[in-house]
Amino acid sequence: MGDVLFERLCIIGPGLIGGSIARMARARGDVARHIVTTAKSQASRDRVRELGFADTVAETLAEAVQGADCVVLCVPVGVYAKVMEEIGPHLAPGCILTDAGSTKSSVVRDVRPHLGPGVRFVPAHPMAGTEHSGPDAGFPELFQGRYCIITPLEDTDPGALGKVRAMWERAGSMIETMDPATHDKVVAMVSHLPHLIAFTICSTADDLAEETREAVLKFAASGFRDFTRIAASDIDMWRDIFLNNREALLEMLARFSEDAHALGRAVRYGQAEFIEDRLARGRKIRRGLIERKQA
Ligand SMILES: NC(=O)C1=CN([C@@H]2O[C@H](COP(=O)(O)OP(=O)(O)OC[C@H]3O[C@@H](n4cnc5c(N)ncnc54)[C@H](O)[C@@H]3O)[C@@H](O)[C@H]2O)C=CC1
Ligand SMILES: O=C(O)C(=O)Cc1ccc(O)cc1
Repeated sequence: MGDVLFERLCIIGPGLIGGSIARMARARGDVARHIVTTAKSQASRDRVRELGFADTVAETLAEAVQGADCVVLCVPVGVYAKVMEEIGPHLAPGCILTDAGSTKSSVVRDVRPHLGPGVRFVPAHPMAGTEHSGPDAGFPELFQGRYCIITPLEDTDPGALGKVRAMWERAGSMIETMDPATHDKVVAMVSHLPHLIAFTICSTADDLAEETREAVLKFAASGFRDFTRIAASDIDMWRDIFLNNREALLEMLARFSEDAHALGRAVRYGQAEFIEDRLARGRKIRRGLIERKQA
């Protein structure tokens, strides 16, 4: 076992991601000596106490971050500014502040103004998750074999970056670094647009007349079902992601809409070759994911 990375690791928001980090740290023993957390609702705090994946469940944000040498924000990206306003004054100089948020430009925008002297900020995003949320949803292996994207800033402290990197490596992740704007474009394509499409296809099906809707549910195994898994994801989290990655998401949506119309046009005019080319590209991408063990 390597050196223990943190004396007191504070996880703000012990849901799917925060709860998985805590469980992973617990299971390994070399990430933190003490794990402290806090959640917004009394019910969640009580549930975390029952589940027992943290050493301390604090009643308030200020109390949770007190004396922590690493704080990980695992809350919806829409509440970062509010949470930072509350914890900012209580972060100790030297403390590492990192996060798991799905957008990065908005996170930098909302966190930076609240950083006190000596607080070392390292924005990060584990590219791993499920459609489930809350304290019961997490598990220690969630990040194994998955990428974690870190988006260091010009002034990010190399020592802090190294520790955050080590935490994700111990969680079993592969690390990539990029700037926040590039991150936001990449995830708009691979994560945010697919979720937007999944939510939309479910609404479209739901808008159908009563009789047809019944048939959709009955015969869902024909393709629709795979969309419903991601469409079951948390509403607060995805509303916040869409609103906080607006430009990149709208750009990818525009490109997608154009391409979808082009395929529709090929269907209308019987352009078999165009259709075959699109289908072949889909198969190629799927094979690539399987080869990279990301399928
Ligand atoms: N769910 C997923 O698959 C992934 C989520 N993320 C990101 O990780 C973060 C957490 O997501 P999940 O763990 O899935 O969510 P979750 O819903 O399972 O947990 C969210 C946690 O945030 C707390 N919270 C919510 N509003 C709060 C507020 N106003 N003040 C204080 N605490 C508050 C809740 O008590 C809960 O513990 C989000 O930023 C999300 O975008 C990143 C990668 C994957
Ligand atoms: O469940 C799925 O398929 C996901 O896409 C999980 C996910 C959700 C949000 C992220 O920022 C990263 C990963």
